[in-house]
Amino acid sequence: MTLHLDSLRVRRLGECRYDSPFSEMLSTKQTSPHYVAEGDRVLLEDTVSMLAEHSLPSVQAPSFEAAGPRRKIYFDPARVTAGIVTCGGLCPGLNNVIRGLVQELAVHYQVKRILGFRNGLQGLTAENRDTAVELTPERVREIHNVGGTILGSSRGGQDADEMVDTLVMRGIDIMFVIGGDGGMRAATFLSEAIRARGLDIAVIGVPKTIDNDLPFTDQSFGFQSAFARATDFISAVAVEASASPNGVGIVKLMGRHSGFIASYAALAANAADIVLIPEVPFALDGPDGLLAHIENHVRAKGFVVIVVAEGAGQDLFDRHGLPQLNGRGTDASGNLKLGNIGELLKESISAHLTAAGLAPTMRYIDPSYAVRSVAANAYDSVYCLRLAHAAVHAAMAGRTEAAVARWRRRFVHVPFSLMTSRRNQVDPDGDLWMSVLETTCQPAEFGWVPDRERVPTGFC
Ligand SMILES: Nc1ncnc2c1ncn2[C@@H]1O[C@H](COP(=O)(O)OP(=O)(O)OP(=O)(O)O)[C@@H](O)[C@H]1O
Ligand SMILES: O=P(O)(O)OC[C@H]1O[C@](O)(CO)[C@@H](O)[C@@H]1O
Ligand SMILES: [Mg+2]
Repeated sequence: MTLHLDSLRVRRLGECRYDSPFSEMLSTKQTSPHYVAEGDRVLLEDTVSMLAEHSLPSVQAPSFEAAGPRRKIYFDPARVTAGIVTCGGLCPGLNNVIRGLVQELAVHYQVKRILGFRNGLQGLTAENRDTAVELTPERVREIHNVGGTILGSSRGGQDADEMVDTLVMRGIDIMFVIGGDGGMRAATFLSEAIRARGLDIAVIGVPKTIDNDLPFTDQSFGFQSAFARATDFISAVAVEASASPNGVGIVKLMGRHSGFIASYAALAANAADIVLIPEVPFALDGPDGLLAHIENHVRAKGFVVIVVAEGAGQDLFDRHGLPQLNGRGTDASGNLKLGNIGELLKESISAHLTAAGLAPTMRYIDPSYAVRSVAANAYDSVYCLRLAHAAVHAAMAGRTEAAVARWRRRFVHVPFSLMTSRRNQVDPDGDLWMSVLETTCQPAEFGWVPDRERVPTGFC
């Protein structure tokens, strides 16, 4: 996926004429390893070979606009009303982002009115637009200590024009959308309707999801807190399985299409013998299949610990006509409903080991929402606060149709068109998966899988 400089540029509402409250502080700042000066940019690529592929001078190489305060801003802060909405699945840090946005807007930019729309994008419909709540530094003072989102969240489609009507009726000049891939698509949808009506409303996204399935960001906020919590369940099941004859410990973790939580939690717990993720198909049967490997492992070690992402092995349901343990169809946002791979593994492994004369002791944990409902840990708390600051600076400077993200440790602006262009997935040929294979000592593939779809490599 070759990207060009123009596809990384961010739309601006217009010329910045107002002095920023940061103008004096910024007046002497130069680019350094720890700061990107206004007007400088952050390279997309970070290896000599990747950069050389463009055979372009660095100023023409694809690069992101750096995030951060500007000397001049587009909006007059005294006349700005800002809106905030959180959408999609819960994620540690949502309240931290809300708190950071409110504090930066109210304290540093002296923005007088900030509205929180309730329960995701449905809070922008005609039916719910009057349920928006006023947000102040006092109201959000302590919310970062609790998981979830004080605004509520939801899934499900909304009419773009109806949402824009709400923004107009509530006098919103800047809209912050905190959401995942769906939320970023919704923000794009909203921006297109705003642009079609020639309105001067900035839309800035803060990418969110525990799955870490968003591209062009090092990691999505909340991901570290989520996989840290998931680690506890892997350790618990390892204790149980290792203390039982022919113990089989299985933990099913969230991760609809991307196996980052399973991979990182398994590496952190350092107790898994097998990790299964959506990106690497596997066969159950056959001499090199998963079941044969588990049998050999139990015979040799006495127990086995398996970490499986909920989106792994979905082809098994389709390919082998296996029962759809919790059916198909989609959720309200159009996300595919998954077959329950945890239950399928539990039943298949139990039957196989019993037939092999190894009466198993099964220990199965599906922590599901326990992983994403925790408060943000210290790392994510800082990350969320800094993303919020970047989002406010971007919006006040009239940037729109872009998300804030951290790319190779620098905070940058990523156009929605890129943020929604692809899914971030574990690259089976990448160094993260190599670490998983080195840690578990599992084979690179379990059995022969027909037409294995390779995860698109290139930019996440
Ligand atoms: N293609 C789209 N166009 C417009 N709106 C969308 C689109 N996809 C999703 N949305 C809306 O965005 C909101 C959030 O989407 P979704 O429920 O998929 O969660 P998400 O933002 O992807 O977060 P997560 O992946 O963490 O659950 C929903 O209200 C949904 O209707
Ligand atoms: O919140 P719901 O609708 O139960 O969806 C759960 C999904 O949301 C996520 O937490 C984030 O997309 C996924 O990991 C999980 O599959
Ligand atoms: Mg999503």
